[in-house]
Amino acid sequence: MTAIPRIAHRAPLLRLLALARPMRGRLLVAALAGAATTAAGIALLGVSGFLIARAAEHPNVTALTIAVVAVRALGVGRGVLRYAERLISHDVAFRVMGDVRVRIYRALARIAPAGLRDLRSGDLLTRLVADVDTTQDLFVRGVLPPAAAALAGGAAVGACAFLLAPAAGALAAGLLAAGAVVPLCSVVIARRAAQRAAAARGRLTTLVVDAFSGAPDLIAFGAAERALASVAAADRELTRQTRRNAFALALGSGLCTAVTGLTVWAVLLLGVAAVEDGDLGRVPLAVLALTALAAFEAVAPLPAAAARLAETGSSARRITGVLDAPDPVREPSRPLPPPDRPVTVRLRGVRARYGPDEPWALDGVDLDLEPGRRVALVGPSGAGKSTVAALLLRFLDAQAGTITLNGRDLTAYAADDVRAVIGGCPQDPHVFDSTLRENLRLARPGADEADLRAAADAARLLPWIESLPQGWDTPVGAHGARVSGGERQRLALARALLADPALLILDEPTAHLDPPTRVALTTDLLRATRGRTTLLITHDLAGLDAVDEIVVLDRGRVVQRGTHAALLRQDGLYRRLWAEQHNPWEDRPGEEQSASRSS
Ligand SMILES: Nc1ncnc2c1ncn2[C@@H]1O[C@H](COP(=O)(O)OP(=O)(O)OP(=O)(O)O)[C@@H](O)[C@H]1O
Repeated sequence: MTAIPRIAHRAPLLRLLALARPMRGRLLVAALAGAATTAAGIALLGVSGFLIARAAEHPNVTALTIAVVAVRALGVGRGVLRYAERLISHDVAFRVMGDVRVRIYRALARIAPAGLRDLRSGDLLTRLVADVDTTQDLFVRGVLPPAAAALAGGAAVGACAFLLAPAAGALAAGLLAAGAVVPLCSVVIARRAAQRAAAARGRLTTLVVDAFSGAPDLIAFGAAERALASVAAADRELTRQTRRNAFALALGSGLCTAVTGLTVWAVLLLGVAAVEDGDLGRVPLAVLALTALAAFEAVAPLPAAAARLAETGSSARRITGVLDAPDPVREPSRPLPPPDRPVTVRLRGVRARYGPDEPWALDGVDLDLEPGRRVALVGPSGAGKSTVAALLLRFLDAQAGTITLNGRDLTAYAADDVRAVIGGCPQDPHVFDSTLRENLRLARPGADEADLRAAADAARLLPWIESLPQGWDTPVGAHGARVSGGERQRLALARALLADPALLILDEPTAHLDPPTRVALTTDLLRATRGRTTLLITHDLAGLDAVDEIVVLDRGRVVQRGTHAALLRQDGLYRRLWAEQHNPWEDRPGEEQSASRSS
C-alpha cells in the first residue's frame, strides 16, 4: 500500500477539506459550474421578463429574436451546467470519502486490537459507515453552494445595479440576510442537535449490535425486554435530535422565503417609483423584479448547507477521534531485522498495566521461554496471565523491566515481525462465517491439503471433519454457531498449529468446555505441542505434569515456579488450586484470601 501523508493537526472539518487539496482544480471547476448554473437560472428569468414585457408592446418580431434564442440557450445550458457541476462535485466527494475510509482502516489496523478497547463495535461501525458518508455532504452541500451563491448573487446584484442602484442595494441586503444571517442562525440551532444526533446514532447502533449478538443471553436471563427498551429509548433520543435538526432547517428555509418576499417587494416599490419618476422603463422594471426574485435561488440552499456543515462537523470530529487515536505500542523508527527461529524470550522484572491510573496487571515478572520447552502459566482469574500474552504479542508495552527476544529488546523489532514468530490461539478465538477449510487456511493462505490435514489431525479434528457430509467445505456459521464449543477450540488450535509460530502461545484453550472435552483437548494439545516452544496459559491444571515448567501467578506476581510434582509437594497456591479442582466442594477455611480473585 502506498504511504498516505498524515493530515496535520487542525480543526476536524478543515482536515477533511485539506484532503481535497489535490483535487482543488476540480473543485474550482465544480464551483464555477454551480455558479454558472445559478446565474443561467437568474438570467433565464430576467430575459423571460424582458421577453414578456417587450412582447406586450407588440414590437416587430425580429426585436425579440435574440431574447428568444437566449431563453433557449439558457434553458438548455442550465441543465448541462448542473449536470457538470453534480458530476464533478460528487466525483471529488467520493474520492475524499474513499480516502477517509482508507485512512480510518489504516488507523484501525494500527491500533487494533489493543487500541480498540475504548471503541464499542457498534459505534465503530457507525463511524466507519454513517460518519464517513456524511463527509460527502461537506463538498456537495456544504462548500460548493456558498461559493456558487456568492458568485451568482454578486453577478445578479451587478446586473440590477446597472438598471437601478437603490434596487441593487436592497437586493444585496436581502441576499446577505438570506445567505449569511439566516444560515448562521440555523447553524447555531443545528450544531448542538447535530452533535447529539451523531452520538445518539452511534449509541443506537451499539445497542442494536449488542442486542443482536447477545440475543440468546438476553432471552435466557429475561433481559430482552429491558434491552429492547434501551434500544427504543436511544431511538427516541435520535428522533428528538433529528427533529431539532429538521426544525433548524425548516426555520432557515422559512426565513429565507420571508426575506425573499420582502426584498422583491422592496425592489418592486423602488422600481415603480423610478418608473414614475421617469428614471426606469417599464420593460427594465420587469427584468429588475424577476432578476431579484431569481437571485434568491442562489441563496435558497444555504440554510440547509449550514445545517449540513454542522452535522458534518460532528462526524468529522468522530472520524478524527479514530484517526488520532494514539499508538497502543511503540514502534521502533529503525526496527531490527526480523528475528531468526528458534526464538528465546526472557522477561525480567516486567511491570505492566493498561492505563496510567490502572493497577499493575503484572508487577515484577520473570519468565524464560527457551526453544523446545513448554511452560505453563497458571493462576487465579485476573492474575495477569493474558497480560503476559499481550506483552509478547506486542499488544501492550511493559512500563518497567525488560523483555528480550533472542537477546534483543522486544520493542526494537517491528510489531508485525514479532507477531510472525510469536503467535497462537487467543483466549476467545474468532471463527469466521466460512467453511472449515477457509477458517483453517486463514493461518497460512498457501497451505496445501496435506498441511491442512496434518494440522487438523494434530488437533484431533480430522476424523470429525471427514465424517461430515460436506467435509472440509462445511460452513461453520457466524461465530462458529454451527459447531460445538470443543470443535471450535480444536479448530482454533489447528489454526495455531498450521501457522507454526516459533513461540506458540495458547491462551485458555480449554475455556468454556465441559470437563470430559477439556481433558480430551488438553491431552491432545499437549501431544501436539511436544518439542515446540510453547506458553500454555490455563486455569486447568490437568495434564500439566507433561510441561517443563509451571509458573504460578497471583495478583501480577510470580508466587511459585517448578514442575507439577515439585509444586504439589509445596504448600502453596498451586496445591490449593489443584485441590480446588479435584475436590471442588471441599470446605477450605482461610484459603479464600489468596485465591480470592479466582472467584
Ligand atoms: N484491556 C484491559 N483494560 C484494563 N484492564 C485490564 C484489561 N485487560 C486486563 N485487565 C486487568 O489486568 C489484570 C490482569 O488481567 P489478565 O486478563 O491478564 O488476567 P488473567 O490471569 O488472564 O485472567 P483470566 O484467567 O480471567 O483470563 C486484571 O485485573 C484485569 O482486570
